[in-house]
Amino acid sequence: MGLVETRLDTLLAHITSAVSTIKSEYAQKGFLVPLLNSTDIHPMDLEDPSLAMADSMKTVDTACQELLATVINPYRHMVDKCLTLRSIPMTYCLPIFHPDNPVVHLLMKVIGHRALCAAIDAKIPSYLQENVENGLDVKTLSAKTGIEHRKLSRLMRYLTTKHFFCEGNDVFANNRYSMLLDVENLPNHIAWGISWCNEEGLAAISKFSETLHDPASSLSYSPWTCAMARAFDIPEGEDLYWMFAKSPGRELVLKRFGKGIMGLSESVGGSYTSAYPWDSLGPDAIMVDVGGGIGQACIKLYCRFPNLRFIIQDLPGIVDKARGHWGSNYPEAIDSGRVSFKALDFFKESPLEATHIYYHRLITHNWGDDECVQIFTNVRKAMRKHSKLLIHDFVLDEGFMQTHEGSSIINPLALNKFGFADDILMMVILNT
Ligand SMILES: C[S@@+](CC[C@H](N)C(=O)[O-])C[C@H]1O[C@@H](n2cnc3c(N)ncnc32)[C@H](O)[C@@H]1O
Repeated sequence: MGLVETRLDTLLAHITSAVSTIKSEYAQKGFLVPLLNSTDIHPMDLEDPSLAMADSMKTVDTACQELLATVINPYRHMVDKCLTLRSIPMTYCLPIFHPDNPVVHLLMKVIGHRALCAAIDAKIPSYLQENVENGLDVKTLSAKTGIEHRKLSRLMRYLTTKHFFCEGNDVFANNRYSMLLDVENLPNHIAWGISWCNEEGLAAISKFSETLHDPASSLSYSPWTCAMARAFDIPEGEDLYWMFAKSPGRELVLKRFGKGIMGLSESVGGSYTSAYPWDSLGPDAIMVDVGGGIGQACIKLYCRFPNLRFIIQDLPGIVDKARGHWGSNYPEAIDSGRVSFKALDFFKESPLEATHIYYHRLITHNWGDDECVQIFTNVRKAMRKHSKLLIHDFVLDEGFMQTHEGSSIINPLALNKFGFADDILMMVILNT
């Protein structure tokens, strides 16, 4: 048997084994794997996956991608990759609910991405939720959205072929994926993340090639020479937030970015509730969520581990938002003292001293090495012997393994493809 044949067998074995793990994880909890056209949020969608489940989802994704790339006619595959929205879920370590499964990997799939955004902008998933059982005929949907019905029908059919929405005779209904894009009613913000990627993200990446070649930017790691700065004429000395804060007519961008980042951050959260022995920390263990945003990462830990207390530290305005968010959704956490908030500029000062855990989720991925050293130097000053530093971020090295012949191949059991996409995204929007 040739090398490729052996590799195909290996990939198939990985897929078979991973799917079997996924089926048994559902079965153990008394469930079947949900149907695509289901519009119920499955109880397991809301949970952090177990490590086995997370690894298996990632394996199916990565191994399927390699399988497709190997067996499909390369011309067809390239067209598909470049022009269409792929329906293969991106499952690195995520609950299926975090709807980046079919979504985050769409960044470069221009037609599909734009088509999906057109549907989100028109609030189609929200309208379809109004008649979740039977869906809506295209003329009714047209009246609600203001999109001409034949164009709308073509848009919806296309998205149906990509497994967003279901269709029968020009009647469209939500499915397991599209219902998660209901921006009107769902707290999850992934739809905003998609829109941000589609609008600002896509505009920025369209300048990527230019920045790599233009002598004014090719050797530079300054944020003001990145593709995002070029696309939006961000003046030197200003940062990404300039686009939101000072540029006229950018309120929508601010909303998209703010909510979108939350949706994307949450989606990479993965199985962190089981990846660390949180309950072994003992009673009243204190965790500082450094750069914790609104404290999203703490929410699941708060609900699951009564032994933990949390201090959310971030820039002053963000910490105020965090306090407001917890005050509205988990007031008892504040009243009982299990959650508190304190402003911090992690470049200029240390987080609170002597706590048990210093947790950093998605804090390092958008800074260069020097800035990361500065952040952790400040954390180190606060740490005591019993303190632990936890970094929850993308690790790229594990995605490859050495063959016996000494070459490097993708390890479908460990590749975090979103990490590699994020690496490029950071270069495009920040030049880090
Ligand atoms: C990608 S977000 C991650 C948020 C959160 N850890 C999560 O996973 O949901 C990065 C966070 O770093 C915070 N941040 C940026 N610069 C900071 C600084 N100088 N001091 C403290 N926090 C900062 C941002 O406000 C933002 O909340």
